[in-house]
Amino acid sequence: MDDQRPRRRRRDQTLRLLRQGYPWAPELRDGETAVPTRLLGRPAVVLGGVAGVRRFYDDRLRRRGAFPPPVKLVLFGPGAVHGLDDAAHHHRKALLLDVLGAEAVDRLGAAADARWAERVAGWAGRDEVTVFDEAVDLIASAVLPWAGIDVGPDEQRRRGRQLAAVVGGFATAPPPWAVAALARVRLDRWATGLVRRTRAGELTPPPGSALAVLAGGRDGAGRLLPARVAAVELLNVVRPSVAVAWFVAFAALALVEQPGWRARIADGDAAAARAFAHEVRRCYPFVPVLAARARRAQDVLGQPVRRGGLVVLDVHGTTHDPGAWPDPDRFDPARFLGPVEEEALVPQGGGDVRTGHRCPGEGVTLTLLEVAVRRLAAAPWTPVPGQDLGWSTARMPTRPRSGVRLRPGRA
Ligand code: HEM
Repeated sequence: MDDQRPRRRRRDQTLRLLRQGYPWAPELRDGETAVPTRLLGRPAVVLGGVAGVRRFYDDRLRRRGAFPPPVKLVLFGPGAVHGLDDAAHHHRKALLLDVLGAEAVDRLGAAADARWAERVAGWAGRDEVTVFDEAVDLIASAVLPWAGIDVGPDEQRRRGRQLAAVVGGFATAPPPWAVAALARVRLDRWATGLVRRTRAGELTPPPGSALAVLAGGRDGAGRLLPARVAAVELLNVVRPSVAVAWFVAFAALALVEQPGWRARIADGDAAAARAFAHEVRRCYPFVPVLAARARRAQDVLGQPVRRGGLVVLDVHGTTHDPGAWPDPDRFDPARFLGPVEEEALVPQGGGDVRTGHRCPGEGVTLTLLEVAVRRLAAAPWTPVPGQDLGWSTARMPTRPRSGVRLRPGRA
């Protein structure tokens, strides 16, 4: 390590994180498990690797007050499960897990598969298609009815694009940030209306659907959740489902770059399709870091942290940790044809999904991604020449700039 590094680490890193994006935490850690630094003007510790993941998901840390306002208010929404702790968290999380059981995930996968089949058939008469845009519209058209939200195709498209605007703009500078914030306001109003109308008996979503379960959702004391909070959680199911379009765009890029895997998946190799989906989630960046706060003063893997001090998990660095993932920047689905270091596979968080904050949507994500990969691999297309397939490591979340443009009809 160079002599200047400890001094550089001690400087406030907020601007560097915003400017550098995904490489920030791995560069700061330089392979170490726990490093002290400063963020948002205060001391912080950045953790990574399997030991870092274990410590981050330990009960000595809490989530209340951990997220900066753009994340809390624009992405997750006020009062969301992401910022709850202890009994309040367990209770809310159980509601969400009720909606996301294996049978429900299979139903969503089947609906998305049928939409891809129709969509790909419709490409025949078109000069070109952009995979990212197709995926946003398609996922919205599958996920909204599945969630019990009965609206026509135009509204599905409009809501899908609003949901995508929130995901794409929440962590940026204006103007995308303003577009995201405005979309958030509109979505909150809409979803709160859906919850209120369900409670009033004007809407009758299917039992077990997200709208039915969350509109009837109660807190630990048996009180109905405020309509706005139930609406926030409804959006916390449909918004990240639309966010899978970011991974679908990367999957299309990987299919362009890996014709061997494309052929294998097109031939019906189910294990290859699953492994490909896993590797897309591991290899391509989405969530850069996660944040928590110390419940009381404590030692975090050798670093002293004050009560309320910030502890950050380097998600991107952990999914690219050479100890767990040899040649980590290489896209290689074959890693997932054998056993992997599960604890280092944290694109959607780590620890226990029921008791901790791990994402309850991993089944939905993998299923939506796998369905898309299978349909895209089997469809006849060539990439449009000359497009910009690069992506920025500073933009969060990022994706191929062109959205991946394909010319249908030629294999
Ligand atoms: C692009 C795909 C997705 C990514 C990258 C992603 C990533 C994450 C991450 C990193 C967390 C935080 C884990 C933590 O705080 O420890 C999280 C939490 C969460 N995700 Fe996802 N997710 C995705 C898709 C989904 C889907 C499809 C759903 C629902 C259908 C979903 C619902 C949630 C919820 C409700 C939480 C909060 C859990 C809690 O605080 O206990 N996510 N996600």
